Amino acid sequence: MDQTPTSADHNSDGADGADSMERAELAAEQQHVDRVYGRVEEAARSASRIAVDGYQRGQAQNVGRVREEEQTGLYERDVLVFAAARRIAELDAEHEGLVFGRLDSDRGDDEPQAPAAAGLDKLYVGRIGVRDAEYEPLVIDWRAPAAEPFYRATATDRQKVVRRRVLRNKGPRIVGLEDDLLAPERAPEDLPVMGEGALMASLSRARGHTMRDIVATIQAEQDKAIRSTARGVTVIGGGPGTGKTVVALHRAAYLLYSDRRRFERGGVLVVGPSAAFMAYIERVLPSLGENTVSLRAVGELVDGVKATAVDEAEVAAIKGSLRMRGVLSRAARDRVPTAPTTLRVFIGGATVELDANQLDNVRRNALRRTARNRAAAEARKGLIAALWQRFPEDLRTGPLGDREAFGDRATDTPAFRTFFGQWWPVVTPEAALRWLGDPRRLQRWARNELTPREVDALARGIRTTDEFTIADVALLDELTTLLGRPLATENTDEEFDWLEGLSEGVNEVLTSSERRARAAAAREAEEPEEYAHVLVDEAQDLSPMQWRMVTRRGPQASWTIVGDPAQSSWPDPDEARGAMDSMLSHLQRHTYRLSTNYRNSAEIYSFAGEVIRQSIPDADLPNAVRSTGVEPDHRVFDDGKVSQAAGEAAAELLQLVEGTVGVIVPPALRPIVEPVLAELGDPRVVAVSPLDSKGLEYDGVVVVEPDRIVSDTLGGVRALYVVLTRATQRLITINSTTQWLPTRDS
Ligand SMILES: Nc1ncnc2c1ncn2[C@@H]1O[C@H](COP(=O)(O)OP(=O)(O)OP(=O)(O)O)[C@@H](O)[C@H]1O
Repeated sequence: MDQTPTSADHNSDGADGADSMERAELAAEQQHVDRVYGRVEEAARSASRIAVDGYQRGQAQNVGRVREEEQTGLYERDVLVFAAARRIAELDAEHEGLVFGRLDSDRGDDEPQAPAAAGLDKLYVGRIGVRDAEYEPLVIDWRAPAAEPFYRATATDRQKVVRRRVLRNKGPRIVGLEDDLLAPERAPEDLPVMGEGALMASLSRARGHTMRDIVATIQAEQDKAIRSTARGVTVIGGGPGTGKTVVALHRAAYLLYSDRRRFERGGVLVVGPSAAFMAYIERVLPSLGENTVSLRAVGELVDGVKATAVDEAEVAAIKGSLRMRGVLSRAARDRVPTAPTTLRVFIGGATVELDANQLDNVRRNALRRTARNRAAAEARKGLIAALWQRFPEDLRTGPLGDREAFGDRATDTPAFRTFFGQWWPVVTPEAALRWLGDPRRLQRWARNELTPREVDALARGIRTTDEFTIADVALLDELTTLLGRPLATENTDEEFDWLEGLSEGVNEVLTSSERRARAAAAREAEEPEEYAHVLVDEAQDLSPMQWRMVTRRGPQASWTIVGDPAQSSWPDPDEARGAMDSMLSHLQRHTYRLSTNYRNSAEIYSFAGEVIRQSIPDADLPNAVRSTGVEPDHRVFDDGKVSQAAGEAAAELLQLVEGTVGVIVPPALRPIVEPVLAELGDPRVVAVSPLDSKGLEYDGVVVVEPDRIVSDTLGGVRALYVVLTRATQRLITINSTTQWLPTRDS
């Protein structure tokens, strides 16, 4: 909400008068909120009766506001107190209160001013809609069209609103009121106006380990992005701290409200950069009453894999590049490295043999139209045809007189069966990815696409660890498509367990009972693989290969894409952007830009802005509105004393801020810095890598060796910009020199 005049000048009673007025106002609001809770509890007690009420409500003819909402097709959502009861049960015990806002409106500027506060129309706004026994709204859902003025009204376009009130609450208790008087000249004499402004109060609150919703203080430009159409691609841009993440999450809740049938059934997927980030945001949607959204880190998009490891910068760049498409496609079609190179069958008194070249021809033919794991039948047929060709004419008599009979006999021989199992095994994506660890083979598949140096780096990267990295997941997904999911074979009634290779490593051979158990587990855990809406946060970080993986999750989906190119950890943000454009070019695009930084103090952000401007002069810098008067503190540590300096800085910040302290450390230094922080024995302090700090925030931040963050990460100075914009209150940097600091124009 825009900041507008508040009570200070409107009600000029003495302090005692103000106190008693505040008490009276709080009591009156509490009374209304109690009614809402009473109604919800009553509903919870008699769910079945309420369900019937809901049904009757569907038959009733009502007038006024209720009717208007019915016409929008939304009434189902807020008419059923029953639904409210269910949702409140879902809300966390520490939820922030069902009712958080109130609008007092008149009939517009052309109508006479209301003589008294009681003459204004009042409307309560909350997390869910609740109606009284007469079906009059006690509170409307924040997502309903009627709630829009609560977010959009400003002093210059007040949309009939005279006073907007935010109720600050702890659970069902109202603990404070914050008013914006949007039309002082239209306010009746007896209209009380309280508080200092809800937004600033909310921004100054200490930050915990998880994100909170902003439903009570959504700003007009954010509201527009949240309510953007559910069709096509909504692109939300803006610099650090502009609320892109919270807006995206509120948008998910909005979409579920506006078209519940479509989105609940089709599924909504939220993709974020890391598991740490997902843990940070995971409370927001439940606090808005929504539990049906799938949240996945980009390393967890393939079922059965939870990758958190990161590659070295050079390897990550290769794995993410579109050039990997060709490499993987050739690998997926090549011969299995351990496959035998001759087939010899003794049949009808003759030995019939196929050599490596002949086998390669059969393989290529079988793969012409079908993915490998679905082409076993074609491959078998091809082998029989090739063997038949080589079967002497004079032996083609009796039971071996035609090709079909010959084929039956040949495929029944132990030699053929053993051969086929080894020559055409089901290839898991995991196994195929491991093949890339052999530089000779990789060189062949990479042809002219990777340089010899890149081939070496990639092969080494794959060989050196058994663990999958986040970048590997997109390659596994590509291979899943290239290899195809295996069909259940004629001989077994179980499905091949696709997850086996992924979760367990190299073993490609499974016992039947293992398969059965695993297939059942996979089915049980099954989520819809394709979604009706996909929401990508920190989209600037997705590599082209990751874009391919993400877009496979929503071939028919609408999209919300949130990001800031200046914070990209991809070496070439334009390439990543191009990949996104090409994957989603068929969809209509709606673009929004958020312009205010709500996270950082003006002092911290002004410094971070200077750093990024030196490298990216045209970076989109938002406006940071909250000043603390405290400049960032840049320290130089003595040789070899980096962990000590980090520990001291963290200890100081723990004294100075109420909430969390993040110590952002290049991965190489983590083993020496973490024990020092552990000694502080305070759960408010955490060590985090630059990449994992994406999207997160802390009241105090210590940045350890900024120059190393620039040199060791793919994003370089953009990664440093991310790190410098994580603090809400205090920022300390520690480095061995001051050379990394931006040079100021004198
Ligand atoms: N309207 C608002 N009212 C209160 N707090 C807000 C509002 N908008 C954003 N914030 C707060 O500002 C902080 C930054 O929001 P968020 O993390 O969504 O920004 P972002 O644009 O995703 O940042 P980044 O790109 O740096 O990761 C959060 O603490 C969020 O709750």
